[in-house]
Amino acid sequence: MASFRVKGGNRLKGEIIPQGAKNEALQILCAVLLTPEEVTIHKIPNIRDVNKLIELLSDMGVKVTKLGPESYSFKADEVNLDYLEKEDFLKKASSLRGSVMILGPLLARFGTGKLSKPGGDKIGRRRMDTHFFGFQKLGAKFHYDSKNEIFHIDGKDLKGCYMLLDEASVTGTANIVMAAVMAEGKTTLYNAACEPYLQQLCDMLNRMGAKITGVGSNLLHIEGVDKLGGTEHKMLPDMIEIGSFIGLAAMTQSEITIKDAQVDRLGIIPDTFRRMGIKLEIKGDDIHIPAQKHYEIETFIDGSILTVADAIWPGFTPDLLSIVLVTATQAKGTVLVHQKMFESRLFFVDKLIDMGAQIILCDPHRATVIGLDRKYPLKGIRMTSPDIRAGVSLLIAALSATGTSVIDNIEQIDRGYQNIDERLNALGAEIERLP
Ligand SMILES: CC(=O)N[C@H]1[C@@H](OP(=O)(O)OP(=O)(O)OC[C@H]2O[C@@H](n3ccc(=O)[nH]c3=O)[C@H](O)[C@@H]2O)O[C@H](CO)[C@@H](O)[C@@H]1O
Ligand SMILES: C=C(OP(=O)(O)O)C(=O)O
Repeated sequence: MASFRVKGGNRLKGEIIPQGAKNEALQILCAVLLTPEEVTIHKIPNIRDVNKLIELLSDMGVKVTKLGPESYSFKADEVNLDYLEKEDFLKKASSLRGSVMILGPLLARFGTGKLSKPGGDKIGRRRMDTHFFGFQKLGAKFHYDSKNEIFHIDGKDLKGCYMLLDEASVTGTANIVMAAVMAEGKTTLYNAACEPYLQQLCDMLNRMGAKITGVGSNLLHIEGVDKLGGTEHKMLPDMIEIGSFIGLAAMTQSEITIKDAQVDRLGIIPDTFRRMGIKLEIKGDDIHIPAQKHYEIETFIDGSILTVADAIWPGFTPDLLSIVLVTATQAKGTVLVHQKMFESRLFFVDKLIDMGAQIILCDPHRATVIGLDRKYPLKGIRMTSPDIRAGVSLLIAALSATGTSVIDNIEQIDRGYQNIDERLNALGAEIERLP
């Protein structure tokens, strides 16, 4: 278990380029299984989860060629389905959440798929019913071996149909879309998730020959085609990393410019941070955050306490609520952070409370943060990172604190943030990686 030793109190200054989006990369990489032709992908982030998925694809027989630091080509012309029976496959697949999205492509192209319970953050129940109900509606048979926690899915002749998803699951929608693109006839998917990452996936599938309309809405129409071909694709910048940098700049009174942020794809994220009192200047496609000694959380128009809650896209992503929460600790004012989707994602506030933050954990889903307006800085402590976004929030807290902090279990952070220590040190942070 590696750790970060963080000296707090430095102000950072400079430009930072966001990495390619983790959660887009996981969808896009799985889609290479849909065609025997070559797919070239750019701006692939060099992070643990993505590297694990690339390794898994390679173990399945996909030919992987590294073309540059962030570019790879993939050719799935000889997929080894026998590998799915191996213990090694099940172990590797279960080490990350994104692996679940190999099922849709495997089903579409080979009529069969198998997977052990996928990993990812332990942030509450993470059911996958939506994925399997969707596959079943297309005509596949589903079997769950509860003793070994293995999902089997089989169905050679998928048929398009109408389906209303029981929830707008992100990975569920990606999986069902990828299963349906080569099903016979028309599929209509209502209550589909519609994040920019899903839009990117659908656009890529259309370039490969799929016929998907309604992209960007929660009503997708898919006309099945016989086969898909190769294409080239570039990932969006990671919006969760962008939001993390905004929070980091505010907390540490730093002046940071986030380059090439594709601001038009960030939805409600910039405005949500503005409501926290943080100044953001959009310059072309860059976001400039000036150094701010004070930032004041808005109230609602009637004067009542602001609530920041997650919601399915185009609502505010749950993955940035931990960042909003930590950012509020040094703001002026009060905010209620309401994490509706996940039930164990706010427990990390006990570490912030140990550092001196004023937070009331109302219940597993809601925390009230009373901003200290920098009257009392947080103080450095030793803590453990419970999940990826809490981990980065603790890193932000440690960078703003007086004294030195140690954050253990930084593998969680490495799952989704590329060389975060080196990139922030280049801006003036002092983060040391301890083995
Ligand atoms: C690899 C990947 O892409 N992971 C992301 C993906 O996970 P993932 O696709 O696993 O998350 P889902 O969209 O399936 O659902 C997230 C949680 O929200 C609940 N839910 C979902 C939809 C809904 O309408 N109502 C509802 O309550 C689900 O029951 C679940 O507990 O999307 C999540 C929600 O943006 C993000 O936090 C994850 O970072
Ligand atoms: C929850 C997240 O990731 P995963 O779904 O991979 O656990 C996240 O990216 O914030």
